[in-house]
Amino acid sequence: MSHERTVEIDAVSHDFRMKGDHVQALSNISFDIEPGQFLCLAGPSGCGKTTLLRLLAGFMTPTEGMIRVDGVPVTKPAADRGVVFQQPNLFPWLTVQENVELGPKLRGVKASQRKADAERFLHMVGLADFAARRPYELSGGMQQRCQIARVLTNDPDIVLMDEPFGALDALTREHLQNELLEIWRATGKTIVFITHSVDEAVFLGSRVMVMSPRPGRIVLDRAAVFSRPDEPIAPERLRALPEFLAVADEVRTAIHTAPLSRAS
Ligand SMILES: Nc1ncnc2c1ncn2[C@@H]1O[C@H](COP(=O)(O)OP(=O)(O)OP(=O)(O)O)[C@@H](O)[C@H]1O
Repeated sequence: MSHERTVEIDAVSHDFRMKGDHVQALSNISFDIEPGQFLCLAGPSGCGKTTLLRLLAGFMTPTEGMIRVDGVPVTKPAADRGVVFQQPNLFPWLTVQENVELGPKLRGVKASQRKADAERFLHMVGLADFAARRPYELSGGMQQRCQIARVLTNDPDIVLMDEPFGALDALTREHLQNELLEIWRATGKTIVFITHSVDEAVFLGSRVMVMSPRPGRIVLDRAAVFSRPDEPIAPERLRALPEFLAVADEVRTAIHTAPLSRAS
């Protein structure tokens, strides 16, 4: 079961410095993420979404400001934060089951326990019958499901997802969106999800944020009341609701009218 971890993003700015050049990717971002929130982050290409996710993961530290999880500064990756990348990056020589068990195995979890955990999450993502297959025998959507199972088997409190469905066809993408909502409802994990799709952000998020063009700042931050765990609505119905379309329109407008910074 997840611990209740609050994430604080406190006055975070981030610059990339290269030989004689410098790119300001994020500018003075502050917000908190409550435990169990499904936060979708949208914004134009290059606005710093991935940079923010990498900072949350602890792959790098901000140039200014600080990120804390339950008051503890994030300075490196840790097991309480799992990352799902756009490309599944599974180990091709391992079976699906072995890929999913790898994290717990490296952490010294007992074989019987990690087998049971892997089976539970493979079942949750609909891959129970494919445990003995190798990644190349799976479709792109199945590989992405496997990556999600692998991350969940590590039992992170916070799941960071960088456009995980961006490379998938529309039908597979919708299937996985529905599955991810089910998983979120079943596990109560905190999810931070990057997407270019307004529909996806509003459909999945319990909160939707829009970032401005570089350097990224938050230009919209609103609750999206649709993915409520207590009252699931059929996806087709939800997407046709006038309220859904109005929020999608608000998000789209924020993306298209976000001011360009003079500093960029
Ligand atoms: N390692 C790096 N070195 C130098 N500049 C970088 C690096 N990573 C990102 N940047 C720059 O920082 C800015 C933000 O990049 P980032 O990948 O965070 O944007 P993004 O919003 O995720 O974009 P996209 O939606 O296209 O994936 C961009 O201008 C990018 O060129």
